[in-house]
Amino acid sequence: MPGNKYNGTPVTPRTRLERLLLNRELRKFNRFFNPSDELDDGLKEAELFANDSVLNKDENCGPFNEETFSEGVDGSERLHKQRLLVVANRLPVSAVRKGEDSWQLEMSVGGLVSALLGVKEFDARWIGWAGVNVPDEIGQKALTTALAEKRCIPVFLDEDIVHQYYNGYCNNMLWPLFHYLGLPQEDRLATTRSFQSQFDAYKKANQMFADVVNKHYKEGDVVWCHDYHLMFLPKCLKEYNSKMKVGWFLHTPFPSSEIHRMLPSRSELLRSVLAADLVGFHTYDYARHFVSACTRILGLEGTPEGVEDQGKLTRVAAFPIGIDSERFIRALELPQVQDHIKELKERFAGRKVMLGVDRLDMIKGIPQKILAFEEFLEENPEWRDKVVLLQIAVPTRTDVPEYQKLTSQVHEIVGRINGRFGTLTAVPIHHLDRSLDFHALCALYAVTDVALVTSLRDGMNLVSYEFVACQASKKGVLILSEFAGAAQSLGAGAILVNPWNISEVASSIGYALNMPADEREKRHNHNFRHVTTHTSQEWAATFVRCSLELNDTIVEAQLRTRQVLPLLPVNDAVERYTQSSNRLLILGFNATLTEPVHTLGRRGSQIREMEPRLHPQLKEPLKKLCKDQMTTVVVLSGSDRTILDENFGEYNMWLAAENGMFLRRTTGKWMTTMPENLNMDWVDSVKHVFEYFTERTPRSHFELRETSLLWNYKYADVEFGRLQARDMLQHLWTGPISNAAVDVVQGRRSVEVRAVGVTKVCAYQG
Ligand SMILES: O=P(O)(O)OC[C@H]1O[C@H](O[C@H]2O[C@H](CO)[C@@H](O)[C@H](O)[C@H]2O)[C@H](O)[C@@H](O)[C@@H]1O
Ligand SMILES: O=c1ccn([C@@H]2O[C@H](COP(=O)(O)OP(=O)(O)O)[C@@H](O)[C@H]2O)c(=O)[nH]1
Repeated sequence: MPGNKYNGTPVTPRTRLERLLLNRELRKFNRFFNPSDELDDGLKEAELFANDSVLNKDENCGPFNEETFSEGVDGSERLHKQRLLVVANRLPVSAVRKGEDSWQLEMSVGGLVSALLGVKEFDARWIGWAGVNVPDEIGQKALTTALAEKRCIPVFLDEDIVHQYYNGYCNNMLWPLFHYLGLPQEDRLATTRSFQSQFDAYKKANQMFADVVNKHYKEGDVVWCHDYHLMFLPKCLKEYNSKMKVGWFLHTPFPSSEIHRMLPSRSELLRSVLAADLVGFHTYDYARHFVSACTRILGLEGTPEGVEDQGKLTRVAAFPIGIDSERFIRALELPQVQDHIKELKERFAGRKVMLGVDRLDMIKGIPQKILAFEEFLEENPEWRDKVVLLQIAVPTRTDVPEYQKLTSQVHEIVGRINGRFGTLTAVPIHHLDRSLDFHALCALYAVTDVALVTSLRDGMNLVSYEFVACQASKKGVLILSEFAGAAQSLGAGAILVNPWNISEVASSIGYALNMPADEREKRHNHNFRHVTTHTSQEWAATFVRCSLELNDTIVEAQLRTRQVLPLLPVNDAVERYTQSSNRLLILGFNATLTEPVHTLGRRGSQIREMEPRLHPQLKEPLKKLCKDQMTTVVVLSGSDRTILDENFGEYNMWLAAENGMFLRRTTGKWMTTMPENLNMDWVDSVKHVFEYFTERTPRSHFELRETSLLWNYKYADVEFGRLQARDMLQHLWTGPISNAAVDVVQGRRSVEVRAVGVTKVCAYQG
């Protein structure tokens, strides 16, 4: 059974460090949050803290909320609501087996779950893994029934798949890579070796999700796939039904294409995601990285709307997530939360409270945070007994070795610092290896003076939003990593820090603790406004509405205005071809009969290798065509005579080089159709410009033809190539060709300068 988290119960056994920290104050603190702890000396206190992580009808929140998920007596409630299938690796509940056919469901709260809790606008069902291995049929049936009441549908993954797909490919490979941590340090080779079997398991698991979705799908449903666990899902779903409306949203960062290209499965993953109609990210930067990976790795066209592949447009946009802020604000009024608050205030009277709430994950920068706090204490001895750092570190993915290592590392650092700065009555850091229930968490947020979020990378980070939502009265300060997605939205109110710079974080702690009330208020108000207006409801509604609005007519119209050539109506063409006894076939060469361009291809940068070459698979069919007495084949190309000679010399056909300025039957000699007075005085100066840009644009080249010059950057970095092309055009217009009789044609990945009248249109007309 894979490591679990956020389920309200301690997951790891008591550690050496915790034993060391058993001074009086810590005991009290632990007891506060962990009523069932063996250290507890009375039940009374425990009773104060009803644990809402076990599903409870009275807890009016999330998927379990009557309004959102229950059918209603006659189902009428939901008649007008859009059906939505949310598909995520993890269900919002984890299941704990209580008997052969009985299950207890516990809320599995993570960022994704929290965000979707408040989504009430849709008739939603959630499809995912219940976090438990259920090998037997009785158990599976009983769990399916129990989950159905919560409008959840399970995908049963066996232990081996979970190990390879979830622990392996998802959490040991994609997760660190997407967060710029590279592949796991110690066993890079082993990781690389196990890649293929893990990737196979990943695809298999995604197919299993697709099977379940397909079983429950009804026409008109929107299927919303979540996260890096399910990058293969959009493709599987579209293979089932190309009309299915499929959205995919990534909760983590999408890294720079330079990172993504390290993945052996880089292209397959991108192509699978592109099968979706709409692809969403938390921030514009992540969306931009994704589009750029598609252009650089797949050689596709990035547009302001998304990514285009042969006339099919996948929309790509930023949809920053939010929280159900009202739920937090309302919770603060509850008597049990007020009691928590009161008790916490008493416990930490006379000390400023600093708070960290994170899964115990490498990306959260917990060691960096604690070291910064140590430096602050070191440099500010007057604060040592006046401030306390409460760090909630929720165990997560405990089966993955990197996470186990991190746990011991953090314990060691905390132990050292508490040993160094602790007194008989107080320790500076309270570190809890467990999750808190919702009410305890709200109380903690409310009493905090300074929240410290030091993620090394984080898709968004909802903890920072939740803290702000609970601070209406205290107006505490948020110190926030500039590498969290939240920095883009809460940056103006928070103190932004680089978590790798421990001294900067330490001095920010000092700044935050000493901040005057009016500055705190201003900063808080800014963030509070954002958090209360950009909610999870709005996030989900916008994404789903956007998926619904994507209709093919609009996309087609947009593509037409961008002059995307329509695809050949193959059936019609074949029919006419077979009916006719005298056929003329005029074929283009470049991008028609040539091998596809692999932007990151291995073709090297030798000019010779950049020359267009007939696709090997087309050689035989072309030969057959040319032998057919009833068919005349012409290759009409911008390329020069030598290139056409090299590629088509052996076929029986017509060649038209340089846009038709030269013509020959392959059995005969070249003739020219070139106008006599064609002015070519401009060539030298244009050549000079082309040379300049070729030298400065790696893997670009130019072709010097008799009637034109072509600068080609199809093998270069597309974005850089485009920038260079723009620059080049400016150069040309203001310089060498400003008065010349030339046409300048900007191609998809080229710039061509040719004498006026040298066009394929003229060739056709001639
Ligand atoms: O399901 P787990 O493996 O236990 O992990 C919990 C979740 O972690 C990640 O959360 C992300 O989503 C948050 C909401 O969008 C975002 O604020 C945060 O920055 C991300 O780290 C993961 O992406 C989820 O799929 C997991 O369920
Ligand atoms: O003891 C805890 C600690 C955290 N959380 C919740 O876990 C989520 C963490 O989300 P975040 O986006 O900050 O990071 P993630 O863990 O998803 O990477 C937040 O909604 C927290 O309220 C919780 O319910 N109990």
